[in-house]
Amino acid sequence: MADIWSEALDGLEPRLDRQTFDMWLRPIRLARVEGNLLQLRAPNRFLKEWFETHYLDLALDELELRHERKFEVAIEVVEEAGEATRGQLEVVVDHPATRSSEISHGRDSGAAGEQPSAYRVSPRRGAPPRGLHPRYRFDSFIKGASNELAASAAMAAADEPGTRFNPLFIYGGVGLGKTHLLHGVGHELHRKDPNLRIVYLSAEQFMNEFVTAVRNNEFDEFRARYRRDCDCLLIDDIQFIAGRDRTMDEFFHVFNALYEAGKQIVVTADRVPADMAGMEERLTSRLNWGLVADVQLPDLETRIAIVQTKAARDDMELSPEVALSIAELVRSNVRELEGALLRVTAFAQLRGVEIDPAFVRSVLGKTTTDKLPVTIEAVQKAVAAYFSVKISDLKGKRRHRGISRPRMIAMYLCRQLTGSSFPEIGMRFGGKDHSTVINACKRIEALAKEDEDLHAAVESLRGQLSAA
Ligand SMILES: Nc1ncnc2c1ncn2[C@@H]1O[C@H](COP(=O)(O)OP(=O)(O)OP(=O)(O)O)[C@@H](O)[C@H]1O
Repeated sequence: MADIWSEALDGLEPRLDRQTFDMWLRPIRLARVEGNLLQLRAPNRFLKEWFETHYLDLALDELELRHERKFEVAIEVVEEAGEATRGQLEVVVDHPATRSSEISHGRDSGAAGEQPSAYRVSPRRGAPPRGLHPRYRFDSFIKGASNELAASAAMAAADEPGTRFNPLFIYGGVGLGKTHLLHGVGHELHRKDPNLRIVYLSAEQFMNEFVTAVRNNEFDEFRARYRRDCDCLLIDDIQFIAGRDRTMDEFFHVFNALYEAGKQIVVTADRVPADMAGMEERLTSRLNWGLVADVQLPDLETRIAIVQTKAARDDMELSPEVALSIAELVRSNVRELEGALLRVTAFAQLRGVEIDPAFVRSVLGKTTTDKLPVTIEAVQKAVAAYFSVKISDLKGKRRHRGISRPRMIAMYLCRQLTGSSFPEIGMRFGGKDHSTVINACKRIEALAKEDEDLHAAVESLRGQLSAA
């Protein structure tokens, strides 16, 4: 039987403009047919969602027209590299209600067929910046050792935009305050100069807008919005565009235009530029031009201060012992900490009881999944013992292989197990540069594929440290 999907595509091709067809329909492939169910493959999640939102109806009509029966379609995401990412198939049935609910839950929160419209006009002078969370301001951000550099740099960038820290690149794990700081920059800039045109959006929204501009021939408007009518660009989760060539290319030009005009750029990500697989080198190098600052897991003191501040904001009274017990139990990130505080206070209200440390433990004890994190010291100790070298050698500069290998392994395991950043690891290994740590990690990853002994040593150490 001829490929039922290719036939449908042939029918659709003349009905759409070439660019649209090539971009959104051609990459969708048939995996198999089971009765009335077509199992299709999309090369990435975005394309899948875009296709479902904008062209699935058309495709189903075409299929029905050709075969005089209704079809259902299931689309799985198979990344370009060829590996299935999301595991399970997500079935989309031919039912308008199902599709419209998918639209509203998807990235595209605007009307069907449209992109989020809030951003699709250039910012106006004097108008408050769009999309900023009213609470994410500098004065509600608690500084501590874990975020000091990032917070200070964000404040400095808001103080003297486009000068010292441009671009400012803030990175770190989930729920550690990157977005909060990013919005803080926007609020502060607007407070100081309401005429500044501040654009905040996620990298995902940037891509969505860009593809809409491509699709609707609205390049001029798009370019004006980001290159001409923007005094400060705040972009969240830049790692999202890695591997998306055309969006990266467009972002590159936006970056250059703003940078050359001395406009402030602040970017957040979940990792350092060098770690973003698929990110173009010319972009990673530019993202490194200004300051790269990390946010880390907050220490106990900072967590206590965060709990107390959030409680005070919501007019709740918490004794220091209660704040301490919440902060001790929740170590993973600030979002969890906020959730824990909410849970404790909600339970207390429901039961009509006073909150004390025992109550906190009874509420959070069962729900918290935190394990004690592995520390850099623990990794260094374990690696030194395993290879019979001194910890001072791991931190030193000797290049003898009997020492440099264990050192690289230790750095690699620190990165894998402690959640520490490259600069932090470098610092704790005798003040080495973060690029040394990155190279060590890459080297160990590569060596572990070829060298069985090394692989076994790494895994044994990993097991030992994770079980501790
Ligand atoms: N130092 C801090 N002081 C006060 N609140 C904080 C701090 N760090 C994080 N938060 C709060 O924790 C929550 C999560 O922070 P945010 O959304 O900025 O995290 P993120 O690092 O951007 O995470 P993700 O990568 O998951 O988006 C927010 O409510 C934020 O206000």
